[in-house]
Amino acid sequence: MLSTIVLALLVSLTLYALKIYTQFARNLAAAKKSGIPYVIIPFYQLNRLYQLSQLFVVPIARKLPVSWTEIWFDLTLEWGWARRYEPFKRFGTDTFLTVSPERNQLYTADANVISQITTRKTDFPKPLEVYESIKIYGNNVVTSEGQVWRHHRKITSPPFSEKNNHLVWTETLEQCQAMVNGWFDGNTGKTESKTIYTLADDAMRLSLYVISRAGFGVRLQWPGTGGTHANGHVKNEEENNTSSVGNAQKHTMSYTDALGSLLHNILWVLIVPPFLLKHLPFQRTKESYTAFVEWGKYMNEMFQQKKATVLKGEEGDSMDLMVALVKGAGITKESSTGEKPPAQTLTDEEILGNAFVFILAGHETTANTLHFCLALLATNIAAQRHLQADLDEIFQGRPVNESEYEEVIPKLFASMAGAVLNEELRLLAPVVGVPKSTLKDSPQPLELGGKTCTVPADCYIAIITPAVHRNPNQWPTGPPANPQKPSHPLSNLDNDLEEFKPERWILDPDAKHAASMPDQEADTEASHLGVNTAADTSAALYRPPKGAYIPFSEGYRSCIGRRFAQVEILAVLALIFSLYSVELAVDAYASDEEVGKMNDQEKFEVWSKARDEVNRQMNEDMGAIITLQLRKGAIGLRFVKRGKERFNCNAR
Ligand code: HEM
Repeated sequence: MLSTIVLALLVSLTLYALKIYTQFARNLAAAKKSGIPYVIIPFYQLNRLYQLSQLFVVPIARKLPVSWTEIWFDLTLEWGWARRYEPFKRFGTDTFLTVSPERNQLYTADANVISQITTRKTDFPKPLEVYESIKIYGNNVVTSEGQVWRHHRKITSPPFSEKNNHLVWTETLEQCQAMVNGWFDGNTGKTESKTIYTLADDAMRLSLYVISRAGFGVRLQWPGTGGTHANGHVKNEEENNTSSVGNAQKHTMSYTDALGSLLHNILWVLIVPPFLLKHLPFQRTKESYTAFVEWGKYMNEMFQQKKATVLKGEEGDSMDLMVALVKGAGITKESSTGEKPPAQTLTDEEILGNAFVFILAGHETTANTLHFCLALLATNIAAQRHLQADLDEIFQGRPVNESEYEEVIPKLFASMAGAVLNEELRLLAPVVGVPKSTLKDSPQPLELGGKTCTVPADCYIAIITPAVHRNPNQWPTGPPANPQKPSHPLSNLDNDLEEFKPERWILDPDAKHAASMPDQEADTEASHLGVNTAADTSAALYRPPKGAYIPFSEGYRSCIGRRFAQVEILAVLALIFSLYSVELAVDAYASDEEVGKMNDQEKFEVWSKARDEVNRQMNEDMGAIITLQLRKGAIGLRFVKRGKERFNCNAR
């Protein structure tokens, strides 16, 4: 009996080994034939077991001879962020394949290759298996491909109009003012805020509130303003700001709490299926499940509300995302009057799925960009002064919220504000690996360094954003600021692409009045789908080669919320820096009293310690959970009225 079991085990193991070997041999043959440089690694990076085993496999493997493991250690999880351009530099190529028994992968930091991949949308589709978990409420624009994607994208694109961007601008200014008031404890006469350690959360709140208003017509009030509930009071625009979304009786959580908790626990919700989440005995999972159910209910109520409004033909010129989804699904006043209403072209689940994915895709990305813009500006006082000088020229002493959106927004895009935004997104693009693929049985030609190569069939492709944004073959470079003390151990040794230098975008410092928006190319099919195929940056600023600057990705599957996010961030920069400066908190090194007695040199010394710590945090404590963010700790910042700065260390 025992010998039969042993024999069966041996046979199974042999068959499994044979299968692995055959797959590996097939993948290796395809890589050899491709003409693309390749390296062999033991695991397919997206294999769940491999990902889970990182914790114990990697420490054991580190005991093996370095020559055996060197290459694949360089390519462990999140290497694109951790190692940036260095693996490409060491392999001597900007595009390479990894060969493993499960699947071949192509990594690239080559602008020309990125351009080919992002423009040939049917040759290089999205690998939909990566987005499976985002379907929790229903299929949507992110989780679909081909004709289905076109349908979703066409329906969801109308709200991303200049008219709505105007609303993004006004709502951001209002919420941002409330956020700043909170930092000053409501006393705007104060010259200096307390040290703020909540910036990451504040930025999350701000971006959520702006999406709620501009995306769904739901107005949320900042805690502590206007006698509202601590967690934000929900008002529905269409009902004249008087009623709440949903009926509070039916809910166990407020709308804000449900959304906040859902996003806070998003990894649980995405990884664990709802039926399991419901029954797990942990507090965190219970809360995640309740938030998942509650937010779904709120969205469903909002959907029913908007549907009723649209069916009565009472939506006016409102075109928020939910109205767009209702109308796009074929629900109109006319459709309700016919004898047999036409079938909905989006199911109720798909409508909810899209509502969810817009919040998911739009809130964390924008929030982190805001957070890091402020932190980076605190480390570069000269850039901050330049920004303030540009804002003074643009606003000419008028309060930002009393200025004309249409007049100031192109100027902001073309000024140091646009440069700060571009530079932050170059250094800390929230999406660190843009996924693409080739289909089974569909190898694809690719022009690589002047010769035609072949990307193997069924290949997973990752465009490594941190690497292409630091690729010295694509960007003008200068020498590193301090080679003895690089701001990143691998990436700041022989050029300055690791440094936050918004000035690199300024072509002509005297041309700052040149008002220029990032333009929209006349590509009718693309613009029909809300796809902006033009450069991300204003023509008055430096424009990198196509494919070299991709914080919003490129081509048909690029970010639909690009302009929305840009307008929001520019509004925050304009409002804050026209009145305030941001400073690094030095509380860990000296008290306010001690700083008050310091001379310039002594101040420089404590400030430099704080700057080094922020640099460390922004390298070592960052990681990409869904998007790139600070995984632990907080960056301490202070806001002071302009003219009352304590530190002017590197201002000149
Ligand atoms: C700084 C802010 C933002 C950044 C850096 C960013 C970046 C990106 C990137 C890189 C992609 C492509 C992802 C991929 O191919 O896997 C993407 C797609 C998308 N983004 Fe954004 N995003 C931002 C803000 C927003 C906002 C504010 C919204 C909506 C309100 C939004 C909605 C979307 C949607 C719906 C897609 C999927 C588009 C499609 O597949 O057709 N994003 N974004």
